[in-house]
Amino acid sequence: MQLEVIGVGGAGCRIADAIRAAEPAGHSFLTDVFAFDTDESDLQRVVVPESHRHRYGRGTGLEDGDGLEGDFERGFEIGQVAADGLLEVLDRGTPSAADAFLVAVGLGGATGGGTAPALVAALQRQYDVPVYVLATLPADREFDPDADAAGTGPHAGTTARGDADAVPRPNAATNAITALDRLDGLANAIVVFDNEAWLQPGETVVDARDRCNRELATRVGAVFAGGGAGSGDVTAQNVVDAADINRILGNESAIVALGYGDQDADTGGSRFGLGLVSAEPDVDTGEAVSAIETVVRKGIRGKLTLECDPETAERGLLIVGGPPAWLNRRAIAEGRGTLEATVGENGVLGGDAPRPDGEAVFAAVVLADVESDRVAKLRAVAETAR
Ligand SMILES: Nc1nc2c(ncn2[C@@H]2O[C@H](COP(=O)(O)OP(=O)(O)OP(=O)(O)O)[C@@H](O)[C@H]2O)c(=O)[nH]1
Repeated sequence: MQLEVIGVGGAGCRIADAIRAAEPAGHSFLTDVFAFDTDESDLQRVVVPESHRHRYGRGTGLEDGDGLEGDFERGFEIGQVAADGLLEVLDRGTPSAADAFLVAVGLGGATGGGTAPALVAALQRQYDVPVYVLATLPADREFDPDADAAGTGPHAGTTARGDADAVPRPNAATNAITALDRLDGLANAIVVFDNEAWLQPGETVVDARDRCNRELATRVGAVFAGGGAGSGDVTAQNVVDAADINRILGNESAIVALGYGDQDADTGGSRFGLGLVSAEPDVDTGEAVSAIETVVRKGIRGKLTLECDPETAERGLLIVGGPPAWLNRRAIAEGRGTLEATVGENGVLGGDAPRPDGEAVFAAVVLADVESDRVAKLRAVAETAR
């Protein structure tokens, strides 16, 4: 499928960059990638080409160098004023070619989370394709001085590298929950990445963000590049298309977690003695079956972008990809059976994604409409703060 990614705010723009960088060679799935921010200096650090970067918020009392200081309502108002103008910026690309939009934001601040509701609503009015949101949740150590056991939380004064970006965000939980509530009913679905679960003890978001963004981008690429638009002669037996993804993600602002597992695949270079790469490496069936079992298990039971019990998901999608000779049909069907046993038979779709140049077998898993203790915890923190 063809996806248009719009990053908004600091996190959103960095994540958009990472998704662009992770686009698999020969499997383009991105129409355009845009980066929007109220902060010019952040925007200048983005890699997205200048034509696709845009600073907004001028004329709303936000002068050069001003920040929103975590004021969500201010960000929300600026978003409402700016949304139509942001849609005009999208016309620099080919938004009509997109099968869906993905608005990427980090929740916890004022810009991305504040702007997303108005931007998503404007996209929904203007285009007849799904608008998904990709949202990070803030880590406890950003708003709770006692949260990081290793004692390098923002209030401890020992944030790694002393980076100015690693400032405490006391409103982060409230801002994140307010943003989620305002996106409810607007976004087709909200794919969530919980920073709390992906930070190591003692790390700040600034320390961890490049790693986290790469991990997230790999998952987004594996799901949305799916099996379609491949290069060469190898096409998927079971292509996951835009309609399949929409069926799984739904239209009701469901919370979505992504899972992923991969394992190196010996693509035959050395196996054939002279270092010649064979077009059809001789893969042992047992090895291929075992690799697929392993990656499917990791995809469902391993670390998810949002910790949750996979059994709570209403719908699920499994894409198994890798070098074609490794894509054992029976093992892929069994993998799908495993997901069906977890999520329930009716809500599961599956497909394969041959990657002739790939060096790993992978499974990408979508768990849609999950119940999340993490969101409930942030909600409780937000309610206490009100
Ligand atoms: N995964 C990830 N999370 C990030 C990154 N940068 C920031 N965050 C998270 O996103 C939240 C919001 O940060 P930003 O995106 O910088 O904030 P903003 O939307 O630009 O809003 P303001 O800075 O308040 O104007 C933070 O509280 C972090 O939890 C990033 O690069 N990757």
